[in-house]
Amino acid sequence: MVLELVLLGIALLILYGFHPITRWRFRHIAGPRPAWLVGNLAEMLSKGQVEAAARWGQLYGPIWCFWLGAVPVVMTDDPHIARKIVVRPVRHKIYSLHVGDEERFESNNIVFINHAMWKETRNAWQPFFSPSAVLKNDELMARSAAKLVRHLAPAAQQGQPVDVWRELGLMTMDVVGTAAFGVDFNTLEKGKAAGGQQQLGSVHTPADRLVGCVNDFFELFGLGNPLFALFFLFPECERWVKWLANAWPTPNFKREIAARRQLRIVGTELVQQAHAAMPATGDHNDGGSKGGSGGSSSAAHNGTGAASRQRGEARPGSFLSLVLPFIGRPVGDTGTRLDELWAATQASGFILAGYETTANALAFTMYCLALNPDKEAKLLAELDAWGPPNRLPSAADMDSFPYATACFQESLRLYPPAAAAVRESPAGGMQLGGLNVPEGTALQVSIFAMHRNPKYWSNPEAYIPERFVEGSPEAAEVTPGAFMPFGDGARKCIGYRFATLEGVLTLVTLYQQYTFKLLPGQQPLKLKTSLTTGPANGIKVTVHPRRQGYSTAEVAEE
Ligand code: HEM
Repeated sequence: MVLELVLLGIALLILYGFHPITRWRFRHIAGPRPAWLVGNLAEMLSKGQVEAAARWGQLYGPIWCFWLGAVPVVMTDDPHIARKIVVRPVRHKIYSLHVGDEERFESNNIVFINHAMWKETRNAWQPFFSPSAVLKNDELMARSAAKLVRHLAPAAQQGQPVDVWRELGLMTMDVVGTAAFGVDFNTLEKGKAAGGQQQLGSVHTPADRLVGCVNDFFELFGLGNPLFALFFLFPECERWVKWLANAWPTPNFKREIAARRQLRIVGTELVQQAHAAMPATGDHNDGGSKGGSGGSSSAAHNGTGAASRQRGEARPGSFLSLVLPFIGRPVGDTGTRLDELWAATQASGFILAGYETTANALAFTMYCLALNPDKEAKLLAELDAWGPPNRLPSAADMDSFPYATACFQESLRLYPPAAAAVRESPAGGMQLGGLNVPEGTALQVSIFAMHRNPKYWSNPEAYIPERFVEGSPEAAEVTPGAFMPFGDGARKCIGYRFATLEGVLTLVTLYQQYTFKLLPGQQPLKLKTSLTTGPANGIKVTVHPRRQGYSTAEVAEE
């Protein structure tokens, strides 16, 4: 009897692994042949997620279906189909192994929210990201870049190689952490000490502790638990998979849980402090809503900052100061209200969304410039024509940097740090490219494949910033809608202006002082995709001062 049961179990598992019913429903959509049980996971893991998507685009495009285990994903690299996907549905499916407070903390994150709370949350983010409010962060950004110039000085003097991706990560963390919480992060000053698990629970500033857990989060995301793959292999058993993962956590998952818990605890502490110190009038909104001048000197750096910090208030103009007034507001007619945990998730979410994405984008730009000395020379000429090397750029100077902006955009094309935009097909399903896609299907736009498709880009593998220089012959050839590094539609990246401003001001500040040469052996660049797509082994360069004397590094010391 036992033998029969075992044999029956094996037979059922074998049958299940072919997913006959689901595969039948998607048989009309072309795509790579799925293997038993694991679908196309093996190819994605061996070739790399973005590389596999680009290959499938070439073979089966413009729309195809691949299988994450038992889960069908309909993907496209076509700008028209992509627009239909990103503009209409706002939902996407999220898998999470977390339970309890950590789960609630995570599910409140704007990137993951699907329900009624998304709209209210997006409204709360909006004031900080209006065109005029974003510009007010220019001084924070340029000063952080100048700190990076100073940080790189010893390596430049001694000819020591550096991993510029890591260094840029310290800088972008400085920017987003400070902008989000209104607390000085000073990650560049603290350098390596900032990262890693040793920070957790020890006596450090809240910012140090946040940096420690964000680093752990990025290191462990996706690797934290091999059980994660079970979500895709057995999607019907979501509850059991969660239970298993938490009952027997792997060492990495334990670290990930600890990192997330710290993120929640420290984030909530900072929010509670700031909320308690918030004046009843709610005039914290001033920093964002006054906006408009478009000049430099952000409120986040004015004299009132130090005083308000001592009182535990959120610094005027910081993201947190604009989000706090939303606490207590009702969420539609759901009966729930936004609370302090929600606010803590948003401020931490700001760091998670804006830290690695921007660091990757900048590191990729420097990689591309190092490989293209003629483009680098054009960039240097633009900077030298603009002003003396000790001048810090501000938002008001952005019009003087069309080529620097184009260099940043062209690397976003070749190496988009967020390689896909993700949605779910709405109730009743939808028609895509003439095909019927059933309700609830995971939809993805492969930004990476679209950006490298020869149908839309001539010489797609080449780094040609001129494609983004207005009025150039190369720009005339660009297919409208084929460039979407920040996604599109209602859920388009809210931080795209912030990231572009930071990217350009950083490039200007760095290349005023230095050029960078790649250490050998880094071509072709190996990519790694988890939460974002970045260089798998960092980007190793030597740093070469362009001149003696003047330096924005001195500005950073002021
Ligand atoms: C170069 C840097 C960045 C890139 C390439 C990038 C890219 C993206 C992409 C592709 C999406 C998904 C859009 C979609 O599904 O249509 C996204 C969403 C988002 N990004 Fe960014 N991002 C960057 C920087 C930032 C920064 C600096 C912030 C904020 C500080 C930010 C905040 C967000 C948020 C909050 C969302 C979710 C929006 C929502 O679901 O409503 N991003 N980003």
